[in-house]
Amino acid sequence: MRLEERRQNSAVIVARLEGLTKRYPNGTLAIDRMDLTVGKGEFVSLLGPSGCGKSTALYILAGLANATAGRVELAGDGRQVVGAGSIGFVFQEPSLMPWATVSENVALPLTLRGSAADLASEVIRCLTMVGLETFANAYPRELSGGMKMRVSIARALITRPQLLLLDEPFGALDEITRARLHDDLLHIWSETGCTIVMVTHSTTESVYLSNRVVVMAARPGRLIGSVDVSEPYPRTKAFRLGPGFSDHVRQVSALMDHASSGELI
Ligand SMILES: Nc1ncnc2c1ncn2[C@@H]1O[C@H](COP(=O)(O)OP(=O)(O)OP(=O)(O)O)[C@@H](O)[C@H]1O
Repeated sequence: MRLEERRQNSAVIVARLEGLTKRYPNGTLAIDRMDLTVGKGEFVSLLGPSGCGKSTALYILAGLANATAGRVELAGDGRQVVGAGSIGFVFQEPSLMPWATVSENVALPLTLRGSAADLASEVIRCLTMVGLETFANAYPRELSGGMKMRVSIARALITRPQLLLLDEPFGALDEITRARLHDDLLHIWSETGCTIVMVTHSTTESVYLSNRVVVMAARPGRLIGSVDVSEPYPRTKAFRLGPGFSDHVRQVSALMDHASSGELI
C-alpha cells in the first residue's frame, strides 16, 4: 500500500480502547483508564517499563483477556467482540509445535477453523513473505531463533489479518537478526496493508518501525504520552543513522524517563 493511501486510511479506525481498565483477581491494577485509537494502516508501538500493562492491553485488544471496565471497539463498527480471523497475534516466544513441520505450524489457525481450501498455497504465500519457503518441510528443531520467529509471524499472517498484534517479538534475538526482521516486518506491513500494534521494550526499535510510539507508565499501568514519528517510509539504514532518527529517539527517551521516574529497578 502506498504511503498516501495509508495517510488517507488512517482516518478509518481499526481499534479503539476507551477507559480500558484491568484489575487482576489478586488486586493488581494492571491498566487504569487507558484510551487509544488506532487508524487503519498505522504501525503503533506500545512502549514502557516492565509491568506497565503493555501485554495486558495487547491481550485485551486480541480478545485473549477481558477488561474489568471500559470499551474495546474493533474495525470502528461499534462491535465489542473481537472478529476472529481479522486479528493475527505473534507471541513473545515462537510457541511452535515441535512435532509438526514448518508448514503444519503455519497452517494451524486455518486447520483449527476447518477451512482447508487453498491451504497449501496460503501456507506457501505466508512462508514466502517471511523468506522461509524452502523450509516448509523442516521441523522447528532445525531452525535458528530468528527463523522460528519468522514461522510464528507467518502463522499469524495465514488468516490475512487486518490487525497484526505482536508482543515483544524480537526481544530474544541478536542485533543482526533483529535488524533483518525489522526490515522484513516493514516489508510485510507495506505489502499486506495491515495495521500493526507491537509491544516492545526498545526505544530505538519503536522509532525505527512505527509511525507512532505510545508510552505507558506502571503502577498503575497508564498511558503517559505519544510521539508521532513523522519520517517517511521505506525506512532504511540511512534513516537509522540520520538526525530524524536520533531526534525521535530523544523524544521517546524523555517520555520513558518520565515513565520510569520513581520506579525501583
Ligand atoms: N495473571 C496475572 N495475575 C495477576 N497480575 C498480573 C497477571 N498478569 C500480569 N499481572 C500484573 O499486571 C501488571 C502488568 O503486567 P503486563 O505483563 O501487562 O505488563 P508489561 O508491561 O507487558 O510487562 P513486561 O514488559 O515485563 O512484559 C504487572 O504488575 C503484572 O505483574
